[in-house]
Amino acid sequence: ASRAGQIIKDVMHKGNLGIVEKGLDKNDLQTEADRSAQKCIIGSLSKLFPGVTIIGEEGPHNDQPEDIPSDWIVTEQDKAVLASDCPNEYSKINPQEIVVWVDPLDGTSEYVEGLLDHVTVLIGLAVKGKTVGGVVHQPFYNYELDKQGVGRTLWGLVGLGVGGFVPHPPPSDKFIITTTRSHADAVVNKTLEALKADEIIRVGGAGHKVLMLLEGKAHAYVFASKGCKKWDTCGPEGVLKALGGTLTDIHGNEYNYAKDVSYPNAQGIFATSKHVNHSELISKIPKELKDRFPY
Ligand SMILES: Nc1ncnc2c1ncn2[C@@H]1O[C@H](COP(=O)(O)O)[C@@H](O)[C@H]1OP(=O)(O)O
Ligand SMILES: [Mg+2]
Ligand SMILES: [Mg+2]
Ligand SMILES: [Mg+2]
Repeated sequence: ASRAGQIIKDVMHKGNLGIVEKGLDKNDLQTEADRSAQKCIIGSLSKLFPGVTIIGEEGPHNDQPEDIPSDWIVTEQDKAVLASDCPNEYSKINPQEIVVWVDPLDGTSEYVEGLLDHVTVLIGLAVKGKTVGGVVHQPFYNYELDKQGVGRTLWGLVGLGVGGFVPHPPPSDKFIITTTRSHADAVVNKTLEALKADEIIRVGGAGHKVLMLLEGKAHAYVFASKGCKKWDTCGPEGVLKALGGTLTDIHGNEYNYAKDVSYPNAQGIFATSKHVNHSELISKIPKELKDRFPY
């Protein structure tokens, strides 16, 4: 994830983002950074873990090894994480039961607009359809103060814990929701109104919004829309879950991350930190709004 973050920075510094619109939606962009970062992550992981299914946002991985620059292929592993004991529940897993979901650049709209700290690289780990871990790398963390910064990498594994950041509870004297800044519509906004937050923070990226929960800047991340896909949520959910938080659809059901599922999170996103009663908060969404999902 951090090598991909460096690639994302290199593309930004070169200045030609190579933007293309994916399909008909003007809100759904892809850049040279999305494409190259995916080659780096999937090229590296498929070499290290050939039996594991890896699914990336930017399409199937058809590259031959010689098509990927050799310095994009990472073989080194994080010594500090590997020094931890693997929880028992993972000791007998077959590679066939594992799916890795890769969003090489989450927050593409914000990357293009220069809101650089909204950008993250997301790698999620699912076993038998359930998210168990994740990595969220923020390449431009603190970039306005620290121009030479290397970003930061947050990780979590359910049963082991989290690393790369200091968890923080949200304030106890007000209720804050974070949501989309670039993909809102009438249903998204009506759902937010029903939850009666004291403050709504509109920022880009699914990874970035889960960071806000991890660091106590918001109590809940709510997006009553179908725009997010499995690679947007698996990685962030892994870190959140390892810290006792919850990410579900707007009915309160967990998504399935098995390799044959459909990609869209068609029933929306509802995520809370462990300090929030998830089901009590969901019960505040009026039935007529919930009944619109999936749409
Ligand atoms: N309508 C949509 N079309 C394409 N991607 C979407 C849409 N809505 C959300 N996403 C993805 O979910 C992320 C979080 O959404 P938002 O910032 O609106 O809350 C976006 O950065 C984008 O991921 P990506 O940037 O990786 O394509
Ligand atoms: Mg995208
Ligand atoms: Mg994304
Ligand atoms: Mg993306």
